[in-house]
Amino acid sequence: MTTEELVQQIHKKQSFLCIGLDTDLEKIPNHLLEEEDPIFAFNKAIIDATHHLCVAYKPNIAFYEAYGIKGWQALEKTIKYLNVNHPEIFTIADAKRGDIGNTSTRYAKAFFEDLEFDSITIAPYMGKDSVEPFLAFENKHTILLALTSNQGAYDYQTKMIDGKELYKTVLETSQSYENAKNLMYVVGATKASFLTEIRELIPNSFLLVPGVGAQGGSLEEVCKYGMNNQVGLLINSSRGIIYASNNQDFAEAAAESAKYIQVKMAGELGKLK
Ligand SMILES: O=c1ccn([C@@H]2O[C@H](COP(=O)(O)O)[C@@H](O)[C@H]2O)c(=O)[nH]1
Repeated sequence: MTTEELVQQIHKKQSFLCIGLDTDLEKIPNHLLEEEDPIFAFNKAIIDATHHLCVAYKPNIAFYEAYGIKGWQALEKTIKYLNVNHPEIFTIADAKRGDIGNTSTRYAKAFFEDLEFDSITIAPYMGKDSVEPFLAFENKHTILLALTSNQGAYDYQTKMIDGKELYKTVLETSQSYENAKNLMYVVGATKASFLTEIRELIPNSFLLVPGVGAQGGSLEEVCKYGMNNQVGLLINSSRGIIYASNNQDFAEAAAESAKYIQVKMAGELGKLK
C-alpha cells in the first residue's frame, strides 16, 4: 500500500487508529479456548467488529511466536484474512527486527513476501546496512524505532552523543539511507512533548504512535504536537481495545472502545481543514 492510499483511507474512515492484535490466550474469553484455533477465532471476531473504525492492524509478533508453530499459523491466517477481506487496511508486523544485511533480507522476505505485510518495525541499532535491505521493497514500509514509549527509552535514546540526543541522530541519519521514502518511525504517545522537535527534523514522515490506552499516553497531545498536513500519524491501542471485555460480548466491547477513539480522531481531523 502506498502512503497516499493510506492517507485516503484515513480521510474516508475519519480515523488514524491502528488496533494492536496482541492476542494472549490467558486474556481472551474462555469460551474461545474450545475453538480449533482460539487465537485466529479471537482476531477474526475483533477484525469483523472493528475494521470500519481503524485503518491499520498491528499484530505484535511476540504474541504469536510465544505459541510456537500454532501461533505462527494463527498469524498467517490473520494476515491472509485481512489481505483477502480488507485489502484497504494497512498491516504492520511489530517484529522489531534488524541484523547484518543478508539476514535482514531474509527477515524482509519473510514479512513482506511470504506473509505479505505492508510494513515491519525495525530496531536501528545495527545501522544503515541492517535497515536498507527492508527499504529496498517497493510499496513496503520500514518503521524504525526512534523514541519508544517505555521508561527504558531514557537509557540510550535520549542520551547526548556528539551534542545531540541519540534518537535525533536516528531520525536524521536514516533520512540519508537509500529508499528513505519508505521509512516511517515509532514515537511513543508517552513522549508527546518531544513531538515538536521531532517534527522539525522529519516534517513529512508517518509516525506509528503506540502508548495510548493501557500506557496512559494522550491522543490529544500526540495530535497537537505530531500531526502534519497529511495527518502523518497512526495511533495504536492494543489492550485498551481488544480486552475491553473478556465475556461473550468481547467483540462488541472492542468496537465500542475503538469507536470512542475514532470519534476523537474525527474531531482532530476536522481541525486540519
Ligand atoms: O515504543 C513502543 C513500541 C512498540 N510498542 C508496542 O505497541 C503495543 C502497545 O500495546 P498497548 O496494549 O496499547 O500498550 C505493544 O505491542 C507494544 O509492544 C510499544 O508499546 N511501545
